[in-house]
Amino acid sequence: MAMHIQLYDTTLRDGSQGEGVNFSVQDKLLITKMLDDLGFDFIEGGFAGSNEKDTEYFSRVQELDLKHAQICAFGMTRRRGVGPEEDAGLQAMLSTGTTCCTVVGKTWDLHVTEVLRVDLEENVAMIRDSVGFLKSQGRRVLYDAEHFFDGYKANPEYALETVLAAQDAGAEIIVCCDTNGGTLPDELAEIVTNVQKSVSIPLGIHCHNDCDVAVANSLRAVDAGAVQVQGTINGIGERCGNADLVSVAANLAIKKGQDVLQGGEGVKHLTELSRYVYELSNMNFRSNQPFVGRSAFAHKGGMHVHAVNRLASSYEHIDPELVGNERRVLVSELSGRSNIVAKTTKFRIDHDQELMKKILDRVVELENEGWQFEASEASFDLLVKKIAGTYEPKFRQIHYRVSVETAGQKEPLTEATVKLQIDGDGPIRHEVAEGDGPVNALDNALRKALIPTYGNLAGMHLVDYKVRVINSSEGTAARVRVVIESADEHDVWSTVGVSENVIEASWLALVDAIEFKLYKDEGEVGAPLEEAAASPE
Ligand SMILES: CC(=O)SCCNC(=O)CCNC(=O)[C@H](O)C(C)(C)COP(=O)(O)OP(=O)(O)OC[C@H]1O[C@@H](n2cnc3c(N)ncnc32)[C@H](O)[C@@H]1OP(=O)(O)O
Ligand SMILES: CC(=O)C(=O)O
Repeated sequence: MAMHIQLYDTTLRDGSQGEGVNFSVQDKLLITKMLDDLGFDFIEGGFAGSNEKDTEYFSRVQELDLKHAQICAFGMTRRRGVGPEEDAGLQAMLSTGTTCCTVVGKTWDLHVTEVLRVDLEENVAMIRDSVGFLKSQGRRVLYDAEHFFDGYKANPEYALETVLAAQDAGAEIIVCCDTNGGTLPDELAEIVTNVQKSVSIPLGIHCHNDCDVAVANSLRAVDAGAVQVQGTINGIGERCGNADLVSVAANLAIKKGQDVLQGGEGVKHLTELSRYVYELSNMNFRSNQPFVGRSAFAHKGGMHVHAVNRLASSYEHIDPELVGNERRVLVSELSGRSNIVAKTTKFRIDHDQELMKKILDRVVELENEGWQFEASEASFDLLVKKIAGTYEPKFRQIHYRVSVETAGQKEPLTEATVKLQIDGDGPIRHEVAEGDGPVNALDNALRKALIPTYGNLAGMHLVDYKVRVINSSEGTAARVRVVIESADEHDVWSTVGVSENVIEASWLALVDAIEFKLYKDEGEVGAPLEEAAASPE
């Protein structure tokens, strides 16, 4: 029968010790809610008494109607020479009002004598007193044995003495922490197996990722008998981070058939959870993150796409939907016809070999000139329309001009003029607009000229602008590639432009962005071949 493995999330405490991570109270509450919805067993909300934000969190989290998770207040053993009743840290843990308290204590004799600078007996007393005191106040106590593996390697008798003190004082679990993240899987599994022989309460595991094996270590500890895994979403945390609970949960549920996150129900939402936490922690998504990254099931090589089209499992270790992710096929110079077929299934076009080859040849040719379609799918869609003959320009450029003037102003003044003809033979519009920079000015002028005809462009805006110098084929001058991300209330799309001139590259990407929006709103992206006017690229 599947064994229930408890997932203990410390994103809000250990995760927030990661460089650059700074959650607001509201962020913490939102993450708590989502973790609870997915079925996490424990959520460590913060370090009790450390700062006002954590104090406010512990007060406001009580207002949440949590269905599943226990909130834990984290803190350390009492200070040396102070009774537990007088210890500010233990009092702060009590005043959070949480049912569960997680106490961290020292295991490694080196830390006791050199960092805390107390004698070995006093440290054991600090552990016993702290756990016992919280227990006597009616709290469930989880004990985090800091530096457990380093301590055990240095002095196994003393390490065991410390955790047995916690056990005897009433802790419900001993969590073995690889605090410095320096232990490798075989050694870690062996130690967990040995320690179990001496401890009568369950063991948990808390790994850091300094050797890039925190997830592997957590899985090995479970194999060796640990019943709780502590970690953070996306592995955020101090130094190289903690075990990524996203991968831990997916591996335990899908690969090892263990019962996590409400019988695996929560596992289907791991991608959503991962991106939500990235968003709130203001960090960039890790595209190649296992299971949930945007590239985790992205196929680029032509031979792979050919195989995946026949049998998805030929190049996928699991069905991406099991973790709420999706399969993606990328188009690039490494594509074969299979990539193009897969990418154009949404188009109501004839997928004959000749057309597929024509599209592929053009992609390879353009990528050789510095274009890149794998991250600019809207430009690829327009390219397909052009080659399939279903494209009719929404406007025609007569000319554009951009000027930047500095004389007499604090900030340079940027102005763009565009002259366009709407549709094939529609009115001519000549407009001028200012902007924060050349691209913004061009965008403003384009909108001014186009919105009288295409009112829906008012609902579109630019989200991101990236430019990079590229190495195109030998012998040509340096080129720049501009990728523009645009959005409206429903979608986000990316377009690309390449030129020796950054303004022209931006113009090309802007024009694609606008045309894609217009085609999209008309439901025309991918119009059938037979309905299209023949207008070759
Ligand atoms: C492995 C981990 O992740 S443990 C968690 C680490 N996280 C944090 O430290 C974040 C939150 N920390 C804080 O807000 C502050 O450090 C506080 C409030 C806990 C303590 O602040 P301060 O009192 O100013 O002490 P400071 O941080 O400089 O030093 C830590 C003190 O705790 C003592 N200490 C460290 N670990 C323990 C322990 N397990 N039990 C008892 N005392 C401990 C140290 O000896 C030191 O006291 P000393 O200066 O008297 O020797
Ligand atoms: C408790 C903890 O965060 C650690 O030892 O790494």
